[in-house]
Amino acid sequence: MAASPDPASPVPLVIIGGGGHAKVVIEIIRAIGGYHILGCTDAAATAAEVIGVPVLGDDDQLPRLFAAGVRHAFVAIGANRLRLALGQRLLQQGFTLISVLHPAAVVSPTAVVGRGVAVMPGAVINACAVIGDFAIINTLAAVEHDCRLGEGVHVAPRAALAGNVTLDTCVSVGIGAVVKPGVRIGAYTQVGAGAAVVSDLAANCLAMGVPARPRAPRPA
Ligand SMILES: CC(=O)SCCNC(=O)CCNC(=O)[C@H](O)C(C)(C)COP(=O)(O)OP(=O)(O)OC[C@H]1O[C@@H](n2cnc3c(N)ncnc32)[C@H](O)[C@@H]1OP(=O)(O)O
Repeated sequence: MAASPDPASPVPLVIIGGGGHAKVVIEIIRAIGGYHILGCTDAAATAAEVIGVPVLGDDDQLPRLFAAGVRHAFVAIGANRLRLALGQRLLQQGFTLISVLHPAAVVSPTAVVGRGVAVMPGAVINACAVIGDFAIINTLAAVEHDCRLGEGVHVAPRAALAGNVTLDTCVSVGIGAVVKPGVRIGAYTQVGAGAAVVSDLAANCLAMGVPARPRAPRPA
C-alpha cells in the first residue's frame, strides 16, 4: 500500500472509470483526504462530470497525464477481469495504484492489503487476512482471519467469508452470500446473491442457492 498522503500538499490522482462504483470510490478518497482528483476516464461517459469530478475522456488520456507528471491512479471499475487488466497495464506504465480504505472500515494491523484495493464503509478485514491487488471489499462485507484473496476479487455488500477461506483470481461473491470456514473457490467463479457456500467450488463456474450448487460452466 502507498504511504498516506500529506493533507497539506494533495497528491494529483486520476480515476479510471466513471460509473456507480467510481462514485463510491470518489467519496472515499474525499473522506481520506490528501489527494487532488484531477478527473476520471470513461469511454462510455454520458455526462461531463461524475459527482463533481470531470470526465477527461477515454483511457488514451493516461499516457498524456503520466507525461504531465501524474503518478497516482485508481481503477474504479466493477467488472473484475477488466479492473485487473487495466490495473496491471497502469502498473506497467509506471503509475502507483493506491488503495482506498474508508475511514469506517476496520482493517486488522496484521492483514495485508495489496495495490488498487477498495475497502468500503463498514467492511471488516480481520487478522492475518491477505487481500490481493485490485480487490473490492464492499460495504459491510466481512473477511475473517487468515482468508487469502487473489487479484481482482469482489466480495459484495454484506457478504461474509469465514476464517481460512481462499478466493482465487477474480472470484465474485454476491451480495449477502456466506462462505464456510476453509472453503476454496476457484478462479473466475461467481457466487450468486444470498448463497451459502459450504464446500469448495471449481474455477469458472456460477454457483447459487443454499447450499450453493454450481450451474453450467461459464466461458473462460
Ligand atoms: C454495490 C453493488 O451493487 S455490488 C453488486 C453485487 N452484485 C451481486 O451480488 C450480483 C449477484 N448476482 C446474482 O445473484 C445473479 O442473479 C446470478 C449471477 C447468480 C445469476 O444471474 P443470471 O445468470 O443473469 O441468472 P438469471 O437472472 O437469468 O436467473 C436464472 C435462474 O437462476 C435463479 N437465480 C438467479 N440468481 C439467483 C440467486 N442469487 N440465488 C438463487 N437463484 C437465483 C433465477 O430465479 C432463475 O431461476 P429460474 O430459471 O427457475 O427462473
